[in-house]
Amino acid sequence: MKNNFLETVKGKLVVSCQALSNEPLHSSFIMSRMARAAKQAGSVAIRCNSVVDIQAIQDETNLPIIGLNKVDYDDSPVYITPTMKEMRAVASTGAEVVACDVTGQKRPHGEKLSDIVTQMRQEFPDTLLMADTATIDNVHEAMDLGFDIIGTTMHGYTPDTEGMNIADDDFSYLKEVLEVADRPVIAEGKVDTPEKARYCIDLGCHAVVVGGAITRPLEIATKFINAVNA
Ligand SMILES: CC(=O)N[C@H](C=O)[C@@H](O)[C@H](O)[C@H](O)COP(=O)(O)O
Repeated sequence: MKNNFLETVKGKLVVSCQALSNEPLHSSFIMSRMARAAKQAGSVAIRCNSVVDIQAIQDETNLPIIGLNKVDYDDSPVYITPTMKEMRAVASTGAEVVACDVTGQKRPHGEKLSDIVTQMRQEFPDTLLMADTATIDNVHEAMDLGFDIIGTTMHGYTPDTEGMNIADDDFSYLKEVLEVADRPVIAEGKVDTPEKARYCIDLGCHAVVVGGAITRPLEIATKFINAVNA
């Protein structure tokens, strides 16, 4: 079966519909309705977390999926699809893309990312792999390991990059990623206005993922409240 994901999302916006157990909208049903709204607006794919949410969103929208599974382990800071177990579970849903952390940090149980990629290629040869990276070193590692898509997802969320924002200095980090990457780059993380999303595409990103600014009402409301209360 040919995976047309990259053709489908070229130059487009992908909406991320995620709510963890500590968030007000935590519910596969609600995420499926968020995804329905995103589809109605024209989103060509959905990024989402957990097997149950992926399945609910597939049933509701039939859109291609970037799937992940966030799990916290005691022995590692890596939480986006950290082990082979979660990779396999996400790929088994039929998600067109499986995204996982590529930040160079130690994975749970000492699992090696290179082994995970090898295993995934054997078990799910049609599934694309997206690297959720934070730094240029991570981008190089992802390319060396053969990831299909480079994401900027973790930029600003690792000890090395804490406090950084993709939009800093006229998107200088993203521009650097685009310079070094020899495969599709998806801009993701803190792209919080339509203008920024459009700029990511204009700079040469293959696609752009927007989450919180569309699907996290607590985050959106807080911005308004803070502005009014300031
Ligand atoms: C760092 C991390 O765990 N990012 C997660 C990855 O899937 C999601 O929580 C984000 O919502 C997603 O990356 C989209 O980003 P933003 O919501 O900023 O548009």
